[in-house]
Amino acid sequence: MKPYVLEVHENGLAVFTVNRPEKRNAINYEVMDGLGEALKVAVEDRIKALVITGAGDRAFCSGGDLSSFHQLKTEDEAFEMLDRMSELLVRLFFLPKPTVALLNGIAVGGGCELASACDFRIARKDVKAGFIQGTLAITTGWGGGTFLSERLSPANAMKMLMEARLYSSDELKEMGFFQSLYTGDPLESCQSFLNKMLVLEGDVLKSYKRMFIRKWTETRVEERVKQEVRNCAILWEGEAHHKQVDKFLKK
Ligand SMILES: CC[C@H](C(=O)O)C(=O)SCCNC(=O)CCNC(=O)[C@H](O)C(C)(C)COP(=O)(O)OP(=O)(O)OC[C@H]1O[C@@H](n2cnc3c(N)ncnc32)[C@H](O)[C@@H]1OP(=O)(O)O
Repeated sequence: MKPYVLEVHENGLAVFTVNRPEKRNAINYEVMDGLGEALKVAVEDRIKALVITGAGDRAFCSGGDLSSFHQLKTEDEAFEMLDRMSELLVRLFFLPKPTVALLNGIAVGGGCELASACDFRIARKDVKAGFIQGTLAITTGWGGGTFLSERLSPANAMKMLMEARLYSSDELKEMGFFQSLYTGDPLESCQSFLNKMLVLEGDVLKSYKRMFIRKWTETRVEERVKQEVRNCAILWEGEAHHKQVDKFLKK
């Protein structure tokens, strides 16, 4: 089974699905390669918006694949992986057209970082999400902390990062992390969320997105992400992190 699926719909919607439901859609290097391919397609004129989602109904994404990445021990080994994914998420963040994270299930850790790289987050009504990196004695390492600080108020962004816990969909909607909650078919719900935008000319949407891209360029988002990746890599090397990961893998 391919670890990701990319579909391009006639209405200009590109949908990238992390396809590892048996691992709660954990992200490994193959999924990273797929995201890179999706981003190349997403810049084509025929694409009006990019949707990121997960396979199945249990998880949107459970973050980095601990069974692959727990072998990374040193700061430099960690930095290489973290930097590779953060560069993909920076490309997603700066994509000059609307992007949507369609949360079909739980999002934890890097899964929340992936969701934060998108302009909008729409979630099934019962979905929980949380930046649980802190419970693994690390911080966000794919740029998600920086992206989050551009999505929420500073207080709510800091709260989500520092509490490192799961929140309910109602809490997440109230904090402004989720823009819309759905109960029916995920893609239909996503389509109806986007419909009001997609009837406009693509150039209008691009022009509005470029307004935000200008702000994020002026506030040096890319540089802040690099620093975030380095900070995470430093903590990654610590004994406390490796102990927590081993605990999960031995459960
Ligand atoms: C910079 C990003 C950063 C990094 O890259 O390290 C992170 O993303 S840190 C956060 C890493 N992610 C986690 O710590 C989440 C770990 N997973 C869970 O807490 C749970 O699986 C949960 C809440 C996502 C879902 O719980 P549920 O009870 O529904 O499922 P199971 O726990 O029974 O898991 C089913 C199956 O999937 C495997 N699995 C789940 N998450 C991961 C993961 N992140 N990496 C690797 N494998 C994962 C789990 O081991 C089970 O496999 P099985 O072979 O069936 O035992």
